[in-house]
Amino acid sequence: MDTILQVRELTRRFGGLTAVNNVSFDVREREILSVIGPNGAGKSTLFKLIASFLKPTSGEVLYRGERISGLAPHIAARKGVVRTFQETTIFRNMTVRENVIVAHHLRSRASLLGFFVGTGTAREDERAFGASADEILDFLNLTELANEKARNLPHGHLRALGIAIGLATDPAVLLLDEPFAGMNHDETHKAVAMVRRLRERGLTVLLVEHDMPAVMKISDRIVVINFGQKIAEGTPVDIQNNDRVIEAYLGAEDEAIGL
Ligand SMILES: Nc1ncnc2c1ncn2[C@@H]1O[C@H](COP(=O)(O)OP(=O)(O)OP(=O)(O)O)[C@@H](O)[C@H]1O
Repeated sequence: MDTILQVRELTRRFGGLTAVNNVSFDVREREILSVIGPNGAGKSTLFKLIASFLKPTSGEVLYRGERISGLAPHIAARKGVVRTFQETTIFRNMTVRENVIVAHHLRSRASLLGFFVGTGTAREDERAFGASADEILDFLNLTELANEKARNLPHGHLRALGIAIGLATDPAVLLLDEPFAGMNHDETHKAVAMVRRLRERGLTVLLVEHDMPAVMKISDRIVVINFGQKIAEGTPVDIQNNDRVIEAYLGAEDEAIGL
């Protein structure tokens, strides 16, 4: 399998604190790779660096061999590396379908203003985006909710809408920040199946996640971060048997490694 992302000696400092410290790993095309680690280990910071939401203090991220670190996040997204939007970027007074249509404008010719005032190009785009939005909603089993206002959605469906919005930008690599957080067993089960289908769709998926059983079930490989440093990398079985990982998780009662 080809390498799609290369994380090279990434470091990010906040004042005196080194949140991510010289982290390197490769991500292969169509891989599901999870980043785990105790609270405050630097996972979110690492994700923000990969998706260009933060600039590294040093090091770089290459996407298909091209440096993307330091680019504006929407430029990295246009190239194909997309971090799922936080719930706060969902327009709560719009319907599910409208939210997904608006998200298409990230890669569109017409401006978002055109969408609202209804210019010719925008109308043409809107038709194409509507068809694409319907396909995405169907893919995520959200069709029934297409005309529901986002503000009425329960937590699990809001997360799925976040993923739909991410898919609307046609990514090659999708970064999911805690996709199973706050989900019950049944919702997690469905979300795990959905992430697998993302891969079947041709995507490469990176996750930051605390739900260890779900991580162990879904990941091809896992990267473990502790105090900003990579302490292990490997298959779920490798990781569960890794002494450094077990040690890092000792005492973190809420985050059993799933042994
Ligand atoms: N913008 C910032 N300014 C200053 N310090 C920050 C900033 N962002 C993160 N940090 C610090 O960097 C460290 C790593 O934080 P980060 O959120 O990346 O960890 P995490 O592994 O994602 O944690 P959690 O699992 O609790 O979400 C923490 O000590 C945090 O306080």
